[in-house]
Amino acid sequence: MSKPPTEIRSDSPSRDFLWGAATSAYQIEGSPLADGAGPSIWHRFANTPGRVLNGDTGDIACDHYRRWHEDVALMAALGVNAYRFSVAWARILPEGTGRVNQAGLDFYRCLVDALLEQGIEPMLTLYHWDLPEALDTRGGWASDASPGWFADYAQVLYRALGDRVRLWITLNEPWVITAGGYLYGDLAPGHRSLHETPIVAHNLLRAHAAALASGRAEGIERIGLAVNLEPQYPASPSAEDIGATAHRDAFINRWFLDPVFLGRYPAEMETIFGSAWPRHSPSELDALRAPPDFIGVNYYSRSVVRADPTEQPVGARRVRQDARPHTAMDWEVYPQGLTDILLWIQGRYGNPPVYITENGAAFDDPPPVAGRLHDRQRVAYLRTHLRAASRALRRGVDLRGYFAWSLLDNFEWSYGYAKRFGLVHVDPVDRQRLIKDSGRFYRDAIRRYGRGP
Ligand SMILES: CO[C@H](O)c1c[n+]2c([nH]1)[C@H](O)[C@@H](O)[C@H](O)[C@H]2CO
Repeated sequence: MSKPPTEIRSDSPSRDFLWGAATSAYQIEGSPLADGAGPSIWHRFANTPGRVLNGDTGDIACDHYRRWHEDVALMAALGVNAYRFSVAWARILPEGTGRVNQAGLDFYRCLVDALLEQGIEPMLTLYHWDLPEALDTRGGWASDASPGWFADYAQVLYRALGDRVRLWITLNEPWVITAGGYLYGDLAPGHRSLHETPIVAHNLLRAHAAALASGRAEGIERIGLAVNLEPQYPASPSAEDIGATAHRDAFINRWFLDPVFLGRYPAEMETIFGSAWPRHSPSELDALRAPPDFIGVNYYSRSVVRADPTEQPVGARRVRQDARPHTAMDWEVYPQGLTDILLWIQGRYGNPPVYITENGAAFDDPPPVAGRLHDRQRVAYLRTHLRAASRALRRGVDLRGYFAWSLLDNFEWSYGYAKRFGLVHVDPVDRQRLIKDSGRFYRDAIRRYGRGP
């Protein structure tokens, strides 16, 4: 068995460092229309021919909706003390607003109670990309009404689970929601509109602020925002590459964090979007200032950036680092980027509390043999990234926890089931679970370094 991460600081910041695993509703639950649930945009998108590799859908996924008690037992076996999951909005409000589906609330309440019985802290993500289809029909995130829809939905959950759930996240990766769903079109709802994109981003920021205010009114004290962060490094010291790197850094890393923490958009956004960038009044910008109680950092890789006018709208492209290892997603394995991005947050936003809410890798795992699955590359990825997190901790980053992505091999959006990130293997036929070597490594790391990596 591989060695766990490096030695732990003697003065780890807190006994309640969270060692978790993360998932999302549409990727693992299956049964998307069970017990009164309404369809989501991902139910429609995945069942639209040509949208998802191999025609895969989340109709069954990991069958977690029916096997959730088994998965809680798996988490206990792994020794995690936290679990990040998302709620399917359309299970709670089948039409997106109005009528509450009690069976949907009951499902998540049973899950949360089972987690708490095992001493596992639930971290609930309100929105992980699966907007109710009924709201997309009314304009979706491009609608000016969308922040109100989201705040009302959040309030239903705060009131139903606020006495049990202490850690909340409003949105998972507003950048991916915006760029994937409205600019590049590879994610639901599959739009490709330069003009719609900044409007959606602005509404997501308004929605985050509205859900934060709604949570405060309900006495919820720890509400975060999860963002995908990808440190950008210039391919050369040329002015063109340095400028292109700054633009890509604004586009990916600062577009959403600057408004919530600083009450302003990065200056580069107007250059990137040109005439498609809306005019925002000072009061509209100030209304976006809604600093979360913690930042959820989803880190996977970095980018080395070269100027490229043909790559619009940013005018920059990622340069593949052929000499370095890459995952099955063709993402460079670069642990130092995690340290760098955590230190960047510390310096730019005043050292806010941070959880690494996603970190992991897809590899073409070998098949299980004799009840074992030797995913050596994933073990190495976890070990080097836990060390990278430890380096940030030792430099004073207020890191409160680490959530591996993902608990289970699951539905990887437009890649379907072709890309596997799990600590636990899920058989594609009978969905039997098998803890991989990476799950065993993670369990050993938690046992040995429970107070922090
Ligand atoms: C560019 O990577 C993003 O940060 C990112 C990677 N991932 C994510 N966001 C999503 O939050 C998950 O639902 C994905 O399953 C996961 C793996 O692809």
